[in-house]
Amino acid sequence: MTHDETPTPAARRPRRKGDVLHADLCVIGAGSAGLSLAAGAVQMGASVVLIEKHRMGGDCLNTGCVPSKALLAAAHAAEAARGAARFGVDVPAPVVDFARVHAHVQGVIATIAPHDSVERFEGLGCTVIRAAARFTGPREVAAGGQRIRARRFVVASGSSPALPPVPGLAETPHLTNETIFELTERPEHLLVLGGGPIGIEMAQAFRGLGSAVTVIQRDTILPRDEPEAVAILREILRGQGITLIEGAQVARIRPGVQVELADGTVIAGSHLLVAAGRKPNLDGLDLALAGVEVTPRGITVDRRLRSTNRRVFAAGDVAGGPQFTHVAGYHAGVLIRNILFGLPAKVDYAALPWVTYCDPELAHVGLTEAEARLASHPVQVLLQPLSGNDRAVAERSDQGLAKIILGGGGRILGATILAPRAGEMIGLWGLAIQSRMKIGAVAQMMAPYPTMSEISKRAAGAFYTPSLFSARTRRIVGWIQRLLP
Ligand SMILES: Cc1cc2nc3c(=O)[nH]c(=O)nc-3n(C[C@H](O)[C@H](O)[C@H](O)COP(=O)(O)OP(=O)(O)OC[C@H]3O[C@@H](n4cnc5c(N)ncnc54)[C@H](O)[C@@H]3O)c2cc1C
Ligand SMILES: NC(=O)c1ccc[n+]([C@@H]2O[C@H](COP(=O)([O-])OP(=O)(O)OC[C@H]3O[C@@H](n4cnc5c(N)ncnc54)[C@H](O)[C@@H]3O)[C@@H](O)[C@H]2O)c1
Repeated sequence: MTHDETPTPAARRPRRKGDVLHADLCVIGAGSAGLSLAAGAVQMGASVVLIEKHRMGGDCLNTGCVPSKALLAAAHAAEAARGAARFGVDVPAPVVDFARVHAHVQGVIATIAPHDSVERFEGLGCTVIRAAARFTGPREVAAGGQRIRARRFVVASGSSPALPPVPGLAETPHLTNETIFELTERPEHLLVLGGGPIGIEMAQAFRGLGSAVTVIQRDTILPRDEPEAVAILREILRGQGITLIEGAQVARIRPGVQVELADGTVIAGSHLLVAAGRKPNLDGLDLALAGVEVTPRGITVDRRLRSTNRRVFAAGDVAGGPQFTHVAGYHAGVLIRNILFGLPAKVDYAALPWVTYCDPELAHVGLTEAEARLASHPVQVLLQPLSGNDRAVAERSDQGLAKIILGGGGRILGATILAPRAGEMIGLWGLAIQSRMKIGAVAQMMAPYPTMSEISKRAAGAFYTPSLFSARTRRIVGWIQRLLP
């Protein structure tokens, strides 16, 4: 993740009094949330101590967003070569050199790493401590032999892969997002336990790179997304040769990487990836000593991200809400207003976007249809298939859709787009929701032709189709035409 930067000629540094370091702000964890907050706070004049026990950059840089998107890029390149014949272009079957793919992924991490480095944050004016932090009381943290007292503390300690309570799993060698990007040899047959965003992205990545892949999912894949979009994506994934087992009850994991289902079916593979959800990183922080309450989801916070100790806040995955890097960055902004300026800023997820970066991408913002109905909104749904989009047809990538959720009076509540690079198109709908726009604004927008983003305008236009092409409109146009000279 990159962080905005202005030169800081005279940053206020934490001061040492005796054996205690005093600062305005102490941030625990140098991942997406902690780094965004520390960079912003120090450049706005706060003295900041930043504590990281493992790798600067946290999950996103080292074991999450960055390596997963780099791996997907390699897989998409191989898939593009395989699919070139549909344009009349014959290329030999791609040969995947997995060791070089691994080097590419690590190279991408290394390119971005300086942005998140100790040197950069010390240069900005933070005091960076490389050690595990723990609370020793309501107003003090200890790390690496240092005692730190700060006006405010922010816990941004992230999350880790959760191991579901499946017999035999803990004893069987398995991969998680913390180890899968270290593979230098391609798995022959990857079994993926969990069909959420990690499971589906990794399934497509490894399938594209030539592995056999089986996804074993408890309910339906990507259960948080719109079912119409998931239905199309499901067929695309199957068409690429990925085996999807949904509604699976895993009974046990047997040695030799075998997954046994409750109905007795045994699925054998060469490697097992566990992508079955996350648990908050709370161990060792001694939060109880600070009077900070937690649940299995994370630190208990109010909408200002304040914990049960008014001086201690939480940000990012550990705050128990949505777990995305852009949410971590958003939390940093909310905390800057609360902590630096004393403003009562609150989180609002009404325009929260997320994207699953398979090909085609599945992008969503705001409410799903089910969520809108649950919230008792008067719901209207607009559906537009990608097959009606000229650019998608020209590129032979026309499997997808736009689904728009409207409330009363055409107010935009949510949007889903399944299309190549849909993640680049969803921002329009996020802005519309945030600005409380009505559907007419998008319908009237001029969209360049031929772009896939025209699907948004077409979907919005569908709102007016029934009244625009009605018998009433035809009658009115008839009268006007008779009256006109
Ligand atoms: C495979 C994968 C792919 C993902 N892809 C995307 C994506 O495409 N887009 C997206 O938006 N999100 C994605 N995510 C989610 C995203 O990575 C997380 O939401 C984000 O990294 C959370 O940031 P964070 O700062 O809360 O935690 P982290 O990045 O995990 O950082 C927490 C840091 O705190 C440190 N720490 C923990 N305890 C202590 C302690 N006691 N003392 C000192 N330091 C401590 C940890 O070492 C760590 O460095 C992905 C996640 C995974 C696993
Ligand atoms: N593109 C992105 O933005 C992106 C990509 C990857 C991860 N992430 C973030 O990381 C988080 C974690 O991702 P995830 O995919 O691990 O978690 P998840 O909770 O979203 O999905 C895990 C899935 O595993 C299933 N599962 C759990 N136990 C199981 C079992 N015993 N057998 C079969 N299935 C089981 C669950 O039903 C669930 O649907 C996401 O929620 C997301 O916030 C984001």
